[in-house]
Amino acid sequence: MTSLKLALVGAPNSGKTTLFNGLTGGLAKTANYSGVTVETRSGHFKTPIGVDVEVMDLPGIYGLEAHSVDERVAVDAIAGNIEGKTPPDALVVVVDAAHLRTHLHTVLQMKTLGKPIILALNMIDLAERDGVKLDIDALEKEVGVPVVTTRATRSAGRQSLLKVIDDQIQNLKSQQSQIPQQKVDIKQLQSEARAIANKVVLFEPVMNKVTRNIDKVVLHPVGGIVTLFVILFFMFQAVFSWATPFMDLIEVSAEALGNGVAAVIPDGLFQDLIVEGVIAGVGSVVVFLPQIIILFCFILLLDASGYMARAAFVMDEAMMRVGLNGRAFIPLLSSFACAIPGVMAARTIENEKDRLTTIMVAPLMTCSARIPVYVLIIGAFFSNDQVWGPIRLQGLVMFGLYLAGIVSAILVAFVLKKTATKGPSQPLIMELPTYKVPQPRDFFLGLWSRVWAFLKRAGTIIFATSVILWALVTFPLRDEPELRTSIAGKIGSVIEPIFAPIGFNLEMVISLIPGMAAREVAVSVLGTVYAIEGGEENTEGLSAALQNAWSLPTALAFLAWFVYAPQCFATLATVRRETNSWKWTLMMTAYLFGLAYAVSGITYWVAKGAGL
Ligand SMILES: Nc1nc2c(ncn2[C@@H]2O[C@H](COP(=O)(O)OP(=O)(O)OP(=O)(O)O)[C@@H](O)[C@H]2O)c(=O)[nH]1
Ligand SMILES: [Mg+2]
Repeated sequence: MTSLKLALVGAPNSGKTTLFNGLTGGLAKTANYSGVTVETRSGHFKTPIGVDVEVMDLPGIYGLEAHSVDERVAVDAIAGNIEGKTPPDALVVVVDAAHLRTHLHTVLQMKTLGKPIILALNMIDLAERDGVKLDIDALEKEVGVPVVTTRATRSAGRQSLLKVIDDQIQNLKSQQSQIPQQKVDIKQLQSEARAIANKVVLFEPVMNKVTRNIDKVVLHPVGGIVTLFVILFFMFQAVFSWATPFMDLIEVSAEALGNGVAAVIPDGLFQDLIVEGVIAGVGSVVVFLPQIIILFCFILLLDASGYMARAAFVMDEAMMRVGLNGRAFIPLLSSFACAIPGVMAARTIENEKDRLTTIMVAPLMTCSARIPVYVLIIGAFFSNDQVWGPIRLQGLVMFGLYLAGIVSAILVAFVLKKTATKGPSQPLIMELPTYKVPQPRDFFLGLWSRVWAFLKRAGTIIFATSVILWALVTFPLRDEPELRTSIAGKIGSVIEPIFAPIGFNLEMVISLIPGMAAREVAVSVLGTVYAIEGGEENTEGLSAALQNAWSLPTALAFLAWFVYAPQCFATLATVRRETNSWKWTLMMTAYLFGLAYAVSGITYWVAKGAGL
């Protein structure tokens, strides 16, 4: 059996990852903007005649000169400079068919590497829709490589590529057919590319009319910012308004489950463990699944449609003003899901100092692990009254918390750029993708992978900490289930004095420690602690327990803490790896803790002073 090693190369946003996922059944992230893939990824597939192909998905590159970290990854992978990995036998150069003219020089540059090449003109469906006409035969002849048209999002649209691999297998494998490696003269390549493009691009429309009309509004310096805010605002309103019925359903089910279990398992420690530890703990987090789903539906749709790239474009000007690189928008946007991919996505920023600035502020973006905490506290302490027209208070508070994170990030970035990461910034140079109708498969796979990640955390980290915490609160066994006399209470008492000045009570302090494993654990800890404290009478659930035990200033201080505190080890570890520096990691941890403490304290005392 023959085997072949291929690499997918080409400009950002040309559809490499989509092709990769389609061929291998993979689940890598795709989105309608540049710089999504920042690492290499391998997978396997078989061609119709049975060639076993190993294929690598690479970050997008325009040429062989690597400027940023992700580009270096791609160039090294092609050249075989990555240790323990053999270089690919051949390259599949993926080009957006509608933009062949712009990207032809990338193809010519790849050719200079001396490896066999297949040129895949992808998104042929969109090119045809827009009336682009290409002379494929002439292109094959001029460039001297086999050319196929593909539609990466459809199985039928990928067959042409499989067929050409089978047809060309001898050439792709054979070392002899390789063109001798040449020295690259970019200028000459560009004029060569222009000449070829003039021959093969028979017709290209100016710019899609729909795109142009939408962009008139969406890219307008003022209209664009307004559009962005309206979209975000609507998103947070929806998170609260649409989720309630589903939350109620999950809450009722969790309660029924608890009662059912209590009826089956005899009274005693084991029943307590299951009902108060596992069901109250894990259940209190899983309840927030509807919010997570709604939020990600929005983000995925905005990503896939091409709007997010516009948002980056609109924000560029504003970000430059505070010294953030325009390219920071996408990493910061990813951080709204989780800071870890966000910190990694900062690899697309060429300027090292700008990359560091972005990494330093990424944790201030509200990650999805904070959602359960925010929703719990907001739900318990704010009514869902209509403030103005259809706008409701809870969504407004949530919007405010997200905004607090963003504004803080801007301020911190501003200070950093004036001090630790001083230096000039570069403006964003980004190709705006055409608007696309989101692909249902991509959408549902993306949604599923987020939902699965959330549930997996609930089933592992949150489950484990709930059980451990239940034990720490329950033992040593005593008649009066008073928190202070338990092991957890004693540990909490040690650090309680540190948090007392900012209004935190013992229960809150206890929830912060395991919260370092994952932020939503704080919610499960509160669920467990109050379930145990409430004992038999505890029937109204966690939010009622909080309303009884906390004052409004306390609740606000807790929210403020979660906006800032560097609360998960995994993020800190990622920052250490990406910056390769303990100094930066420690600096980040210190400034985030400092801010968290200060802002919580100020919030608490101001709220108290205002008589809330
Ligand atoms: N209509 C259509 N859309 C496509 C096709 N191929 C890819 N797309 C869409 O184009 C967008 C970009 O695709 P990706 O696979 O993320 O592009 P990429 O080349 O991996 O981009 P980077 O990782 O940033 O280099 C996604 O929204 C895809 O759904 C295609 O053949 N037809
Ligand atoms: Mg990709």
